Amino acid sequence: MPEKSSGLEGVVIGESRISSIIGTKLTYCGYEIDDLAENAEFEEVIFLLWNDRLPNEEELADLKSNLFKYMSVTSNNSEQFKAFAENKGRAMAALRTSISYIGIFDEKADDMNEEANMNKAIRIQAAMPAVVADFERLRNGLETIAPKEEFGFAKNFLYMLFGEEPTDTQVEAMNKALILHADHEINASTFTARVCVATLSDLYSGTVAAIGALKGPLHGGANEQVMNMLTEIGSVDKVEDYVYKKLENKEKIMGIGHRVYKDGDPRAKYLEDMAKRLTEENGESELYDMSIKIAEIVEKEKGLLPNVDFFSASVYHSMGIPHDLFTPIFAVSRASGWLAHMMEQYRNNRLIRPRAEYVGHVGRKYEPIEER
Ligand SMILES: CC(=O)SCCNC(=O)CCNC(=O)[C@H](O)C(C)(C)COP(=O)(O)OP(=O)(O)OC[C@H]1O[C@@H](n2cnc3c(N)ncnc32)[C@H](O)[C@@H]1OP(=O)(O)O
Ligand SMILES: O=C([O-])CC(=O)C(=O)O
Repeated sequence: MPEKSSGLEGVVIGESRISSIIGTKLTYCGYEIDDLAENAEFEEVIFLLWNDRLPNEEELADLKSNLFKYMSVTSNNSEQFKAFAENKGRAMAALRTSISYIGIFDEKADDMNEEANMNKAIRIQAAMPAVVADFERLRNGLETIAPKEEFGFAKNFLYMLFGEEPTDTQVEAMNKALILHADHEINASTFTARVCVATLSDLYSGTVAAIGALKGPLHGGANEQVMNMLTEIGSVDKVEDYVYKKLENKEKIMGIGHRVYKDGDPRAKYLEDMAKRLTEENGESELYDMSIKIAEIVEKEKGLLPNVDFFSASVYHSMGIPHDLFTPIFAVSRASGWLAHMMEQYRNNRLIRPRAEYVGHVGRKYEPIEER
């Protein structure tokens, strides 16, 4: 029996050309995350992850136009989407079900060639922000908003969500957040997606499986939990009491710690800067101050540092985004990475099927029911 590793820690499951983590340096296809976050548009990053190179002008225009085309999903006219939205508190479940639902109507869902998969990837990537925005509007009894061709991905997402043109600062913040969350090597949801399509299942199934994995509070679901924690604490003077109690009870502080980064998550500093700026602009800098204090105590007591989810909570909150949409927004971005990984998996596929060490009963004999 091969060696076992709790939680598959440190296990290398195969080769990938998509993203790399070395120490605290994160790169997408060889480009440092800082370079991309400072300079790129999210659509360029999507193209990069899917094609292993940045697009030229024509390719970018083409991708944008295709994304726009499929962003206009018809949630307004769908009784199914309305029913998903009526179940008000279950945004990630609605997203998961909506992507599955959209997949039913793609006649080419099971076509497996490279071109068919690229087309499906565009459809799925485009549907994600539309479904999240439509869910928010429909659950509030509002009409859904069609995207505009002249807007980019980040701007359209905010426009479809709020029904009004977002400010440049909001678009910049959303674009950066989308880039920073786009891919992260073999994180739990990406691994889930790869396991799913390694059976030669389709991209919709892989995306649905990945959404399910991202939803958990130890992964993408942590950003919503961070906001719940900040709301529960309420003010800077209550931080110490709250955090020490949690640590004494061996409870986790959400948004802190990471399986791979032990010296800090390189994405966190961007989100921290954004959180500082946006909470100040919003007159809610106490959220930022509370976050800093929480992070200081956990670092001092446990040597653990904030991950990508920690400051993204205050960033999204400051942008007026409802708290249960924080994890769906993560999914909108991470879909680009999931799709890149699933297409990479198809290119060099082998079924993913590890082993477990059996520690159960042995040698039992069937007992007739009346003797049990
Ligand atoms: C996008 C993302 O997915 S980023 C991660 C988002 N998740 C969170 O923020 C949830 C909070 N953090 C955690 O639960 C963890 O740090 C994880 C799951 C992210 C990674 O941790 P792992 O490598 O699996 O470490 P594990 O959970 O085994 O913890 C190791 C030790 O650190 C402690 N620890 C880890 N994270 C935390 C935390 N956030 N707060 C308090 N203690 C923590 C554990 O209690 C454990 O302590 P012990 O050895 O005394 O029992
Ligand atoms: O890599 C991980 O384990 C979790 C993470 O930070 C991410 O998915 O962005």
